Amino acid sequence: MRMSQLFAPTLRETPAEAEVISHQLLLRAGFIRRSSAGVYHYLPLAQRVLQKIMAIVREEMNAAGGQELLMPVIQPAELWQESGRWNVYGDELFRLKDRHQRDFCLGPTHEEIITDLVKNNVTSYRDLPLMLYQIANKYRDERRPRFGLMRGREFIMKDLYSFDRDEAGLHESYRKMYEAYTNIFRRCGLKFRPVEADAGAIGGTGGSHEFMVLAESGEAEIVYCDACEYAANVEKAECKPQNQPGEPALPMEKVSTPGQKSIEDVSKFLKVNPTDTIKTMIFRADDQLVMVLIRGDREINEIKLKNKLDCLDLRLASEAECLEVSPGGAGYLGPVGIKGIPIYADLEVMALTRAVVGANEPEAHLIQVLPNRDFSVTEEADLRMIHAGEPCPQCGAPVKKARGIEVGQVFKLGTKYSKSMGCTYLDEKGQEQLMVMGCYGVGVSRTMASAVEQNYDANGIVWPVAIAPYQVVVVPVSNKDAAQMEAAEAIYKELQQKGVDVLLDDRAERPGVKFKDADLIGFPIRITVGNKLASEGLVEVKLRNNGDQFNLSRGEVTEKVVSLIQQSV
Ligand SMILES: O=C(C[C@@H]1CCCCN1)Cn1cnc2cc(Cl)c(F)cc2c1=O
Ligand SMILES: [Mg+2]
Ligand SMILES: [Mg+2]
Repeated sequence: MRMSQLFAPTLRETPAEAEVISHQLLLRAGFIRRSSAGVYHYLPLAQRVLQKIMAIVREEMNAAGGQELLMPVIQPAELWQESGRWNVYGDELFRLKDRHQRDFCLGPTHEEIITDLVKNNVTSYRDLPLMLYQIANKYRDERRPRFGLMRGREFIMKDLYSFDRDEAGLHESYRKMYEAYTNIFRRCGLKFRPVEADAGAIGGTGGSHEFMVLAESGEAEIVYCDACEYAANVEKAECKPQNQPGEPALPMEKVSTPGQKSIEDVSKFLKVNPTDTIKTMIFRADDQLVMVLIRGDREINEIKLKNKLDCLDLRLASEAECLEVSPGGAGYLGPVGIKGIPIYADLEVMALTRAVVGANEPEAHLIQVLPNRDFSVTEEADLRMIHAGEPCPQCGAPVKKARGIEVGQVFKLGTKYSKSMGCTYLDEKGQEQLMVMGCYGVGVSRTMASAVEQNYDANGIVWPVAIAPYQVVVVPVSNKDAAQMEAAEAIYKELQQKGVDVLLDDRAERPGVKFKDADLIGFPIRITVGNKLASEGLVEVKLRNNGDQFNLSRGEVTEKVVSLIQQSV
């Protein structure tokens, strides 16, 4: 390909709307352009990267026994009604009506569609296990699409679905996919980590891992241990109670705490440690108000709470709803004397011996409160966020935190969909059995963006060789110099013949512009044909990732570049 022909509109300036580096650089380097909020054009350079990522994904899915198909984007509402999810998802589900006023959605995922297909076309145990996958667009109407390709409303996903005879079969499919995912992200040249994940609304027999590309801009927070293999999304990370030693009980007393509402204010005002206070919150879980207690120095983990309450919609109660439960309103909530709504306490709360809680009346708190003496709860559960430095749930060493971009997720679904949609097979004895499913997603367009988040510098993108849009760019310094242009053309053709992805920058631009664009777009290898050619018969080869430079004689260039590529792919 010749740069003078390439449609890659680069930008000098960083567009204001781009907040993360991958969004900025993919725009500036001419890889993507916004069509509407969260919806992008993938320009030729991006399309080349995507095709390389998809090729790696395809190889690994096929090697694991997957068969590629292509499913509809337009999905009939009936299937989502059959699975019971049509009313579970709200505005995030793109819904539309056809000309006959029939309801459809644009597929955000394909559990319903694939289960319907398999249920109608697979009947015997001989046909299992079955692994079917596609690589196609998904549609989710995010409230706030942002960060470019990282959180779009239309994005490319590889989704594979496994159908097995039983749990043992599912475990085997899951293991194969887990291994295939580690191959995919390693081959894409990414630093990543599989972490235990929350299975969320998708439910199933539980068991889910997310594959996180480690990056400060990642929306996900993970916790991991260097002493053992433990790693988890903080949503899921189990917390062991870290209790302070108790003190002899004292009688409960009410004290006036005018204007003191937050844990911090109350702790200072009463001169107590936040670890001796109880943070009391009221949530609305679907249409039920619940009271939740955690120690004052902790944060509530709403994913754990949502799973404990097994609700679909969870949000903090409004001030008005708090007043329904407690005359003190949100600022003076406490568990003492509360009747009529369930109270859930984190595992650390009931071990306190002289706790401070809101008095359920304005401007007052209760001190020296003894759980079980002064109040009781419906249930105790692990409801808090894990803290960096606290003991690893697996081995006790202090855990660390990092941020990550979720580029893949694997789930054990069990019979959640086969049951609700009646997807069965006949076993050896002719008995009807439910198929046992798993589902496995890779965010293909998000993987491209993550590669940039993890590989850039002040001059632009630094593509891993395996997924670079072109592996090599050949830059003749002066278009007016016939010898340089001739040598550049010849090297370009030789590399093409060797199967190298090579671009020739034949533009009548100043050398500085060519070098800046080469660094911005991020080609792994740059071959410069300049004055050294005539004076010393030499050509310069420069590596984008570490700046290494070689001066090679004209004759040895091709060989050297091919071997450089082979070493790093
Ligand atoms: O998609 C999954 C699970 C796996 C991920 C890997 C590939 C197969 N599906 C979870 N999920 C996420 N967001 C969704 C958004 C909408 Cl609007 C929806 F209707 C459904 C879903 C939904 O089910
Ligand atoms: Mg997830
Ligand atoms: Mg996910």
